[in-house]
Amino acid sequence: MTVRRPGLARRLLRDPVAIVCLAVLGLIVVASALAPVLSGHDPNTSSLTDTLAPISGDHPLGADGVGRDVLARLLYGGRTSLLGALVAVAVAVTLGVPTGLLAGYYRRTFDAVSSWTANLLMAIPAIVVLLVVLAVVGQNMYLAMMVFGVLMAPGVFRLIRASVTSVREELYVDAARVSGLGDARIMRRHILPVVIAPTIIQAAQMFGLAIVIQSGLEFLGLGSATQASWGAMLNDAFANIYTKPILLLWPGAAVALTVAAFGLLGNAMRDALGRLSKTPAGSAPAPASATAALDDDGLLVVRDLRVSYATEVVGGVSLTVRRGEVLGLVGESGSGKTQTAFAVLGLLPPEARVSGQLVFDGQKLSPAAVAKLRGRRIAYVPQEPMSNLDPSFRIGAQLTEPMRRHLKLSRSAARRKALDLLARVGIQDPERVYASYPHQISGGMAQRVLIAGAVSCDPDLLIADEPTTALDVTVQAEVLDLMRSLQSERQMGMILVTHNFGVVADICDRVAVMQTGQIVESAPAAELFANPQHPYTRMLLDSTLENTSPREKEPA
Ligand SMILES: Nc1ncnc2c1ncn2[C@@H]1O[C@H](COP(=O)(O)OP(=O)(O)OP(=O)(O)O)[C@@H](O)[C@H]1O
Repeated sequence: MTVRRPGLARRLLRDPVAIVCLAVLGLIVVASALAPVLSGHDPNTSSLTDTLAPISGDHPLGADGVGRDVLARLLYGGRTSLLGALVAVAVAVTLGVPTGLLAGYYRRTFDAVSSWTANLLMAIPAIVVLLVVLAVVGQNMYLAMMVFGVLMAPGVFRLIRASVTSVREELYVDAARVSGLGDARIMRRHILPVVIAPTIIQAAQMFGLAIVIQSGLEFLGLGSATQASWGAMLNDAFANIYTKPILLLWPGAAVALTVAAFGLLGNAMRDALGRLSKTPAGSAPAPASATAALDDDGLLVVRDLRVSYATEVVGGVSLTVRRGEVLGLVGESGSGKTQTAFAVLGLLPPEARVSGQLVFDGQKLSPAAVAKLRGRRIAYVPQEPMSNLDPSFRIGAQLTEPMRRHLKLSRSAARRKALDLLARVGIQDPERVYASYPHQISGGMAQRVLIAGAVSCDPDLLIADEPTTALDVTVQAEVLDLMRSLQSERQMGMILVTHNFGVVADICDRVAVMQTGQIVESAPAAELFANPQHPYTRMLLDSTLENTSPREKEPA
């Protein structure tokens, strides 16, 4: 899970290195901007009588080999260097960020094509391309910097793609999808904030690099003859290195200071902003699936669901959930419960091959249609409450957004409903929790918040994936009671994925037992406990009863 720390700007300003870098860069920017005010000389006007003039009142830093004022050239040269670097970085970010976002988020063909293009661009030697561009288009340094921006874009692309690829696996992104948020909104709310920090850090590093490259090209005489630049100053100073070596000092110091300041500032930002710490995402949410005798009157009917990757992991599951009924889906780890539930939620990864039929409330559903029902009519309660809340947003914002979107509630109506729901799920101080960030509440409270969120848009079907396993035992029973009471008061259908027969006995009406991708037995809960038919069910029951045994062993 990606955690954004509070007070990042303040953290940066507490770092002495960052303060010095910001001061140096601020000074360079201001001095360059105020060049006409700070120097009365034109940076390009040469005066033969002033050739290599020493430091004087008229020329505070002396004059160069053709009698131009060194201070004026230094100040105006700062403009050229900073603007050129800005052009390069702007192009790199404009190309790299959106393509990285799209490739990391959607993958597939766009990812393949853009990654291939990025690799190709990275293999091209930048300096050779720039020399060719300058030779062809003449001495247009800004155009050269645009091209350099294109060549730096793959670096940004790869960074952003990697960040997005990791964050899109986070459970809170799945949760956002489950709550029915569209891709654009998920990207804006959950993905973009995570890539901003690495982008800023990379931009600082790229600024320094662009200034070095630009100065190098100008030093080679490829810059504009009519534009003062630090590189051109170095070129002139080099020609006069034996007669007036101090001329090298000013542009050399300007380039070195600027590049060092950008580099060190990037590092300081990485320390202050970065460390977007990764916490274990926890195990993948296990979805629910149930088999039952096919019942076309069901709220949800799944027929012959198959999910395969390299091998088939769900092999022909059929199940029905009726309105107001809780179907327990049990089975060992890896039996395919999660894959079945994710298929119903439309949340399987793109590489999954899915077949079968889903009928929800009498309507056959395509995957796109399922996506439209998520959040509104089909809700999801995950296993890991904390990982399913975005750490960057307050609880209130995360609760109200789906309501405003799906129920078209006003901000204040959504707030009122959220507070009512928080009270309904047993939260003592709804106002405080509403205004809290996820890290400020306990796991039990977070699960109550997610349950409140799941029922907030009055769904018909609730899919809960091991909703209590991540919780303290003392709150497990309370959370189960809460789910059961919400389910019966709203007459929702519910699929409860669990490995715990105690939970099944407590709240499930019917049970479907899953083994290696198939439902091997399905029956009303009492019947299954009283008379399990399949050896696998008997084995699961025996092992559960041996370990926990809160009730009497059922006859095998
Ligand atoms: N993206 C994937 N690519 C290939 N195989 C996968 C993928 N996701 C899941 N599987 C496989 O599908 C099988 C079923 O997994 P699933 O997560 O549905 O099991 P589960 O019964 O929910 O178990 P658990 O309770 O541990 O989550 C497992 O063998 C798993 O390795």
